[in-house]
Amino acid sequence: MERVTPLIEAHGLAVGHRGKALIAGIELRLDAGRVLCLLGPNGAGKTTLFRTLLGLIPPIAGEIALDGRPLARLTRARIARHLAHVPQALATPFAFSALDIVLMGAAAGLGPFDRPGKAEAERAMAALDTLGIADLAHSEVTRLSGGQRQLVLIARALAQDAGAIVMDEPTASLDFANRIRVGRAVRGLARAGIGVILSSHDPNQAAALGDDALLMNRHGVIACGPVDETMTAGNLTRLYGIRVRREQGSDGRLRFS
Ligand SMILES: Nc1ncnc2c1ncn2[C@@H]1O[C@H](COP(=O)(O)OP(=O)(O)OP(=O)(O)O)[C@@H](O)[C@H]1O
Repeated sequence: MERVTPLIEAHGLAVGHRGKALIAGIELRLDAGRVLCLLGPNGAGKTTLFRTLLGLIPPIAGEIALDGRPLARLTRARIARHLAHVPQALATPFAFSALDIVLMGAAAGLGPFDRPGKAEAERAMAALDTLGIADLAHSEVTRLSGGQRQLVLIARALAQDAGAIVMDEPTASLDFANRIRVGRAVRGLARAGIGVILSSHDPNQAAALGDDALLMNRHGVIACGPVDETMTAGNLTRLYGIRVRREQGSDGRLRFS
């Protein structure tokens, strides 16, 4: 059988800061159209892992490949073609419009002296449209709600046209309705064939959104694989150090308490 090249693949990966491993032995694979949820307590190293996958900090050990190409040999511009990033929140004091922000994603593949043109503007508008916020294109982002800004950031990542998107706690600080909106947007990206890797502090959300889960704490990786197999009560109890119960509703949904 032909082996499909994963969007992201990591073997024997150790991540950390200043040469000191925070967590080692990470085996990770993200395929097109799948959502991989990273779960772990505060300080487990989720953001550190994301920064490593994005090539912002070097791995302490192990190999990372994006679309089969070793990350270490890719330039920033090449990495941006494979992997887009949605940060926790949009940090800009400037009165950019939503379209300006999304254009930054569409222009990520351009050279340093190229200016975004018609193709980039069309891609940016299409991304806003896909996220259902085309009507916000000319609104100043500083005036948008937290949920709207998060959707703008996801549109920016989409406009970058990368095969995979990394999202660091995309629903942190969002209210219930906006969490649902962002969750639907994530599943929509997966349906469109994009691979998404996101971190969450809510196992219920991870089970609802994820196809796969990676459970990690300061002691190491507890499990990685399909949600149903990895998100067991026992594994979550080990992960968080408190007793966790798992129930499966008649709709098949997993719920944790
Ligand atoms: N630039 C840095 N230099 C040194 N240590 C750092 C740096 N950034 C983070 N750390 C440390 O690495 C550890 C893991 O942090 P990280 O932000 O990756 O965890 P996290 O799982 O994303 O946490 P949270 O769920 O709270 O966001 C923490 O102890 C943190 O203090």
